[in-house]
Amino acid sequence: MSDLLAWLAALPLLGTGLWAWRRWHYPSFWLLAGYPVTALSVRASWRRVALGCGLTKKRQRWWFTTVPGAIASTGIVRVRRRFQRVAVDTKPFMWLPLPTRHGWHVTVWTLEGQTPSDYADAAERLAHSWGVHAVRVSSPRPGRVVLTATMRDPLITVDRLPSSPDLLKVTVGRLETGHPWIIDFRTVPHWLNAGATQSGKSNLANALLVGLAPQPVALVGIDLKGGVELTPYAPRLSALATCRSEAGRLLDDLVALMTDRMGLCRQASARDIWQLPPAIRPVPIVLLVDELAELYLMADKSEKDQIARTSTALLRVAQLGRAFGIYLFCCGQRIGSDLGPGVTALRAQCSGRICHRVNDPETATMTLGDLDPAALASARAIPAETPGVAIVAGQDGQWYRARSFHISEQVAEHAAHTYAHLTPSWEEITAHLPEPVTA
Ligand SMILES: Nc1ncnc2c1ncn2[C@@H]1O[C@H](COP(=O)(O)OP(=O)(O)OP(=O)(O)O)[C@@H](O)[C@H]1O
Repeated sequence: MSDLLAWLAALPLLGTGLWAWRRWHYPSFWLLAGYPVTALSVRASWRRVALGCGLTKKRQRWWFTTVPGAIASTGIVRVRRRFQRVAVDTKPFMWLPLPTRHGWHVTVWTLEGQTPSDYADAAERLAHSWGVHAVRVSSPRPGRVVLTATMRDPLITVDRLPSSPDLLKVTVGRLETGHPWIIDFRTVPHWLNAGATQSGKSNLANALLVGLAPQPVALVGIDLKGGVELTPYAPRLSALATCRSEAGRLLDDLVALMTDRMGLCRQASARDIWQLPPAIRPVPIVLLVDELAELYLMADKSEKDQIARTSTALLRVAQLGRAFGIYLFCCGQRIGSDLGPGVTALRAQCSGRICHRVNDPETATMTLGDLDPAALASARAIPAETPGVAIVAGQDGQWYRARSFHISEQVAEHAAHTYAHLTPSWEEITAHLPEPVTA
């Protein structure tokens, strides 16, 4: 009796200890206490969960019973003989769940006739059945799907921006998997960054600027919000266009630079500037475009030619820029086909896609359209309370939920001033062009 009382007295202590452990060092708590219990309960509940989520298949089995009216998994089966063929719900075979930083993942062998999309369709039901934040489905090879569960949303808070030592590669945030969210211009040269107002587009551009500012790159900007977004970063910008005519001149310069770099590469028998000897390699250029739609909006017919010129120049930069070290990062609230064929053609050249919370389904479709339809649904479900959360097309062809590090304008402005001495002047960059034009 006294033993029982001692145990009862120890229970609150144990509970408090576990609570404190979970609070102060969640990774070790999860690995040593949370994960083993979760793995066992996931394995134990798999038959019920698979049945409830419609992932089982009926199979004929010989069923042995000594009791008439025995219970098979499908319900009550009246049994007249001891052996009988009955239809039994078969669950897909599941390996042991393995821990990840924010949850667990498990490989499941699909049943005949099943495809990964059957599991993707059931992902939300699986998440609710297991009481986890989300379940994502991937398929490493035919016949296998990997279910990745995140216990709680890892994007509620994301830590600080790490430094980005690799050229043209910036860690701008964190993916829902816990991995860094990296924008690497040398792998994916051109990006579309879409989102409604206050969704976190500028914050992401700030993170990019802070990451690129210490690197030997030229940053140039087109800010058709009259320059209000990018002017504070002017010390680290080699050129800034704040109206459409300036944008036109800047894009003409970029096209001329591209042609010049083409000649340089041809002479050196190089396929791109990265094959040139470092001594003659021209500086890479990243063009930030804020409010892309403004480049395409026409108030009256007199602007038609100017828009056509700008749009063609931007498209040429997108088509040929990668090899000649010119990269694009285009932000916009609306990237719809109603803006004209120029936007649709530009979109096709931008393989980097980021979709923050959007108001109109068309922008989500334009930004993520050729990805999984589940990505569209996920983009439209981003709540307004979590600015900076976006759907990102990864370099592995998958899509992820991600959140950028919070970078205020002040931090980005500070970085622009700190690294102002690294800014190559536009005159210097364009000096050897036939007719240098300053933006
Ligand atoms: N990753 C983030 N974490 C926390 N807060 C964020 C994050 N991203 C953005 N915010 C906050 O959300 C608000 C809106 O962000 P931001 O200005 O980047 O949106 P936007 O899409 O550029 O809006 P607009 O189109 O109106 O300029 C800001 O107050 C910003 O501080």
